[in-house]
Amino acid sequence: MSTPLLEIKALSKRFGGLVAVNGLSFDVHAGEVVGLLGPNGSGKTTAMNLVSGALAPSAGEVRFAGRRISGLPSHQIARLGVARTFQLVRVLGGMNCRDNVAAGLAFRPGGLHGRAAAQAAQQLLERVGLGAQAGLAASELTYIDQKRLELARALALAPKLLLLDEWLAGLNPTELQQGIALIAALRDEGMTVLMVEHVMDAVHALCSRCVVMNAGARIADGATRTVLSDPRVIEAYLGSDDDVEAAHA
Ligand SMILES: Nc1ncnc2c1ncn2[C@@H]1O[C@H](COP(=O)(O)OP(=O)(O)OP(=O)(O)O)[C@@H](O)[C@H]1O
Repeated sequence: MSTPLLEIKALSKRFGGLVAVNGLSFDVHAGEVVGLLGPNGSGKTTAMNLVSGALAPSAGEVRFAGRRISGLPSHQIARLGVARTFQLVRVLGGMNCRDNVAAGLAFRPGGLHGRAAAQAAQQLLERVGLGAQAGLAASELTYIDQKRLELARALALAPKLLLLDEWLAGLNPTELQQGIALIAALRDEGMTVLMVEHVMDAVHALCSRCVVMNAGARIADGATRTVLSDPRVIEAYLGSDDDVEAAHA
């Protein structure tokens, strides 16, 4: 098999006495959409931060396209082709949507500026369903539209790997279906995605494979249906207060 696009090898992160990620290993191949699951506090966001470079590991390494990226600053990792969205949406509230996306386009390899950036920004906004709102300030957008904008900003980097941290959380049922369709379209175009997600309908619809964490460690890695019926996974979810129904979905 070809070299995985993303390799996570024996990755650990300590915060003082707390081991948030504990010897985590898994791979993501190009074109896969992989779910990173686990109960609250199991280390998923910390793992995403270790991949995107927001945090440096205490031990282990992350490799991207065959190259070690752990320890590099996040902007350099982004330029290599790793883009992300955040659990709490981060957009430039005072700027309009077009400029928000254009700011991302300036940072892609061979950055776009001026008219080319404005045109590309408009296309990306249309892609995520925000074409008509291009001139609106980001702060005036609804919650789902801010999420769409954040996705457009991530796509502006022309990533090879997209990291989505609970991108589908907090949406109503109609918005959720729209959000799933949008990610499915990216997948069908060949985008590689690693997504932290608690919404099990989305995990079933989008992820061919899931990695499940508990207390910082990997407890399962395999086909989504198999993993979600694994007794260790169900027990991990039942052991926390949340997601009991989700684990059974
Ligand atoms: N910067 C930090 N400093 C200290 N402890 C942290 C820090 N970030 C995370 N932690 C701790 O690390 C553990 C894992 O947190 P993390 O946010 O990665 O879990 P998670 O699986 O993403 O949870 P959730 O599903 O609730 O977002 C938790 O105990 C958390 O309190």
